[in-house]
Amino acid sequence: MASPRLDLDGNLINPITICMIGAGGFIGSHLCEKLMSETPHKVLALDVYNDKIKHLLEPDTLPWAGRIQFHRLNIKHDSRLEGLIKIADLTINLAAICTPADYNTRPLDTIYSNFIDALPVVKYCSENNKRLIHFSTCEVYGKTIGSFLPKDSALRQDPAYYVLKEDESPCIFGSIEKQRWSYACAKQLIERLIYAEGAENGLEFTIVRPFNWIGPRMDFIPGIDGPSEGVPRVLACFSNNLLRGEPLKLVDGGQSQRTFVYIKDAIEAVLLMIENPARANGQIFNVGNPNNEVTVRQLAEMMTQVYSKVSGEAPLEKPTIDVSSKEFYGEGYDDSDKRIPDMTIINRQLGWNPKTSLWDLLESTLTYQHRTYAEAIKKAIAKPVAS
Ligand SMILES: NC(=O)c1ccc[n+]([C@@H]2O[C@H](COP(=O)([O-])OP(=O)(O)OC[C@H]3O[C@@H](n4cnc5c(N)ncnc54)[C@H](O)[C@@H]3O)[C@@H](O)[C@H]2O)c1
Ligand SMILES: O=C(O)[C@H]1O[C@H](OP(=O)(O)OP(=O)(O)OC[C@H]2O[C@@H](n3ccc(=O)[nH]c3=O)[C@H](O)[C@@H]2O)[C@H](O)[C@@H](O)[C@@H]1O
Repeated sequence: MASPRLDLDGNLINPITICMIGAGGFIGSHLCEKLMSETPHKVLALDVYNDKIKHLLEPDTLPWAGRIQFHRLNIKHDSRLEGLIKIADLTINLAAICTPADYNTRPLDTIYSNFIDALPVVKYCSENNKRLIHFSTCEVYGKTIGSFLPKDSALRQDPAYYVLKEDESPCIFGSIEKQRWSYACAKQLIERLIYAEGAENGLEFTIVRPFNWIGPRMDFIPGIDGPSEGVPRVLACFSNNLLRGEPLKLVDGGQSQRTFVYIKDAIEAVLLMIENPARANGQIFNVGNPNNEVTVRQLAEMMTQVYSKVSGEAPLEKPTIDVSSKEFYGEGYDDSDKRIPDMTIINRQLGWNPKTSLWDLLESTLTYQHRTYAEAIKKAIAKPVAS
């Protein structure tokens, strides 16, 4: 018999039912996998799509058969939502438009998706005394204070000017015509609303701020399992370029900095939040890997090297090209300059730390990309264009 699951304080963990909204996406698919393979919890998986969790749903013979149930629904307009929240112990909301190419080109959809559509979820949780884990973003911090200092200022090297702290850092966005910030602003307002529901009505909540979680099943490869003209997040953009043997496009020179965390490390943190409510309720958590910082240019260089290793193909002589943000994303794009998560709160409350280096996470992710897409891309390239 498997040994009983204990929480961080040594208490027995009872099986619960989780209503997971957006379960069919990148993070949802990994969270469902983890919950099915390592815990006794039940999942009501809500999404418009289920392609990324099909492997968990189809065969009745799987050991977790009966513990995961898919409900195809759009939370914008589906009266089943409240009933599903009511029968669950915990709701996790992952549903969102969260690709930067949409923020300045579809700002209304972005604001509706990240704020308006999340409102009923918060309301139903609050009214029915249900716990909520809501997915926000590190983008709520916006730009660093340091980015406003003169380029040669020594203060730019001082962590006080760039490390992002949940309970101290301000949220610094660009002007309104920089529609890039429509996403961050909508996420910030829903965070404030959830926080206020906690303060005024006693809602038990946890807010997660992911810092560039990456890994297999992230987004789509344009023209293969997503629209040809679609622009996914950087991991899928660069994977697509590598698979097609094209140079990687560096937006505005690729000078922005990011910290990338492996999805499997990050999911460990979410599981700790699920199973340790007393330590997670009322908290906002940065979840990222401060040790994996690179500029986007360095990311492109590393991905080129790793891809060459896993595919056995020699890298291009000129592996990157520069492109302006206006050309790549259109009018209204702007960027976060640097994103280093402060880890004090998640360390103190949950004792969580990321483990996987950037090289290792890229190696396993690009091995997956190559195995999943290389043949399909070859076929697509070989197909004569219809005249
Ligand atoms: N991946 C990251 O590193 C990252 C970083 C910061 C924030 N986040 C946040 O985490 C959450 C999940 O991100 P992801 O990377 O898994 O994105 P994703 O796009 O892969 O997943 C989102 C899922 O939500 C579903 N969805 C959207 N609107 C819906 C609706 N109206 N009704 C039902 N389902 C709907 C989509 O179909 C999709 O499957 C989002 O809230 C995102 O803003 C992710
Ligand atoms: O992942 C996160 O933590 C958050 O940040 C992401 O935003 P961002 O990191 O800007 O999005 P990416 O598409 O991953 O781009 C990263 C950087 O690469 C650049 N980029 C992207 C694609 C490309 O082909 N070339 C390129 O240089 C972008 O301009 C940006 O500077 C998205 O907003 C969300 O998924 C999420 O909330």
